[in-house]
Amino acid sequence: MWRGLVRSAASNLRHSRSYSSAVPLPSIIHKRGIDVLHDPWFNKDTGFPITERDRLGLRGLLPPRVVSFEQQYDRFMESYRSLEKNTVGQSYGVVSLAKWRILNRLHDRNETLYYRVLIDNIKDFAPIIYTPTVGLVCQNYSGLFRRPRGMYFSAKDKGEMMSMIYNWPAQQVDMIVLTDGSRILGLGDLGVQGIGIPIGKLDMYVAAAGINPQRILPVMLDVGTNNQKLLEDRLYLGLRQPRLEGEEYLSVVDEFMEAVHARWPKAIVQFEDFQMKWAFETLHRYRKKFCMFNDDIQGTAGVALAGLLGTVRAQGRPLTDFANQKIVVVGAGSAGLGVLNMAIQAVSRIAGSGANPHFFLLDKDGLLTKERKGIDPAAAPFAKSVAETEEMGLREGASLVEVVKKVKPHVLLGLSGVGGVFHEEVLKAMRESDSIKPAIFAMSNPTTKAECTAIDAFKHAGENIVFASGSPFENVDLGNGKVGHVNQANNMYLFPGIGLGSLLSGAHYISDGMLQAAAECLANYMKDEEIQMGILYPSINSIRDITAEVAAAVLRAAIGEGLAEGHGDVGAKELEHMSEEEIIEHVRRNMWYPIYSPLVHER
Ligand SMILES: NC(=O)C1=CN([C@@H]2O[C@H](COP(=O)(O)OP(=O)(O)OC[C@H]3O[C@@H](n4cnc5c(N)ncnc54)[C@H](O)[C@@H]3O)[C@@H](O)[C@H]2O)C=CC1
Ligand SMILES: CC(=O)C(=O)O
Ligand SMILES: [Mg+2]
Repeated sequence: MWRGLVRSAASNLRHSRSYSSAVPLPSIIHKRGIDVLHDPWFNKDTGFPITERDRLGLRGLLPPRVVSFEQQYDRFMESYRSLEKNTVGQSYGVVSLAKWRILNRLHDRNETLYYRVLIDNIKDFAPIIYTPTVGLVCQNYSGLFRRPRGMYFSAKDKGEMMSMIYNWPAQQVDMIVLTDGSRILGLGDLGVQGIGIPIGKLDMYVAAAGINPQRILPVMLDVGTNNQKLLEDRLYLGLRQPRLEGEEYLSVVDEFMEAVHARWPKAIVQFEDFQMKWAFETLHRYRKKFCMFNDDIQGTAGVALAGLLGTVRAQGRPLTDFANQKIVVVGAGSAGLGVLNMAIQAVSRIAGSGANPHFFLLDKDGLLTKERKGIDPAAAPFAKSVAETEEMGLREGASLVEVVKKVKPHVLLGLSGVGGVFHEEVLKAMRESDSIKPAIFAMSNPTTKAECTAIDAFKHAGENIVFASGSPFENVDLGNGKVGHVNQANNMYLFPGIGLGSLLSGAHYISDGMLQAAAECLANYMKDEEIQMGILYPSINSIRDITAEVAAAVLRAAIGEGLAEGHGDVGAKELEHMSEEEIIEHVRRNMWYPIYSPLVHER
């Protein structure tokens, strides 16, 4: 499908100037010849017009016919569709890796065409460049490796990072996604192979938020791995040493953050897929000092909260009823605790600080209570008291089935990283839920780690449920023309807007108010008719639109809190004077869109 958008090519150029014909014309890029063809930021393959071929020294380096962008696009999609046809019947792993390879080859060669096909086919391609396939790519990274992408800072680079950061070729970087590879989706410690996650997240930034791909930077902080299999793998490309711990670890992250801040003080740094202890520690350490956020804690929380508020609406209840919802959260890690923290804040806003939310938290050892030995301080506020558990006929460490049977929750939400933990008995117990539309959120990624499948959820818990999963599942055919709608509850609905809104605000840190505004914007995006049909989140096809709205909400919140300092040519004063419509228009204007820009000045 070709969706041509009429836009001025010049609007994509940052420094276009006009020259009189008497002056020798400089090129817009400084490269020439084969170097242009080998630079995916500028390469147009057979799409270079004759003038550019002449003036960039490309004559003879390409077949003579000039092919239009539309034709190149169609040619790529044809080869993608034939790959689909030719791999019918083969395993999921083989097919999805083959699809990832063909997209990755285009990414390596011609970024403009790559991002255009990604944006136009986001529903088909997000599962390849993002979850679930990105998980498989990380697991097989050392074998799949052909070319590096992004930057790699290792424990061996201590003392060198300030100079290394200048090795990155772009003058300006706006968005950085950083991982240490210690908790890649629900797949555990994948060491340096986790770089696939920042790459996939930043692809979503370009597709959803229109961040210019020349201004993104995926980063791997390789501090070793505790994955024995990888340490013994002869193809493993990371440091062969156990992970740094304690102060040694923090000093590496500190050095990286200082180096980034020195070169690009306004860049936003998104922390992604850090194991829980470092996720919380680094968030606490840096959040007021740098413009950064932790996506797994803060992005996920906003998406989950929007979904939880949606389930209240789906029951036909007013939002104030959120304070009375019984919510069982399975997984007391960075994501689960992030969700509970944000949900508690929402309850106090709705029902006042004295409210007593009905939240139950389980980890690998069952229901968390105050009796738990060695409880993590981050989980402690959510542990149930002895009186509360006894009142429900429960006890410390009670199993998930027991908890669901006794509590009869309105919502069962999984962020455990354990596939199938919502098994048949658990799902059947949800039939006794006190809600007329019980909600089941199987949010763990990738698909193999989802707490249950969509089919099982509708089959065992009943057709009236509302279902969401972290990785995509097909809608479920319930027979008699009825469809069980599958939502994708994934932080992809928020992180691009949080990043873009924060960037345009120029705020020196990301406040709770900015994050809350993002979550509320997502929650309010859906119409009542959709919510009634169990549709809690927008279609991924509208991800650019929802991202623009979220970014505008974040920007408005920053302005409201007096945090906005402006970005580029637009200063704090101009932002303050913008109306709501002007803010959203400002956001949309700043979203990059892939078209071939002229690489030489017109005569
Ligand atoms: N859908 C989304 O947008 C997001 C999904 N996730 C997914 O959430 C999962 C967890 O991520 P994190 O919280 O960062 O991991 P984590 O490792 O910090 O926490 C996992 C938690 O699950 C608990 N757990 C393990 N086995 C369990 C069992 N059998 N029953 C109950 N609890 C069990 C652990 O005790 C721990 O508290 C991952 O699969 C990740 O992909 C994370 C962020 C966003
Ligand atoms: C979606 C995501 O951030 C995760 O699964 O970790
Ligand atoms: Mg993540």
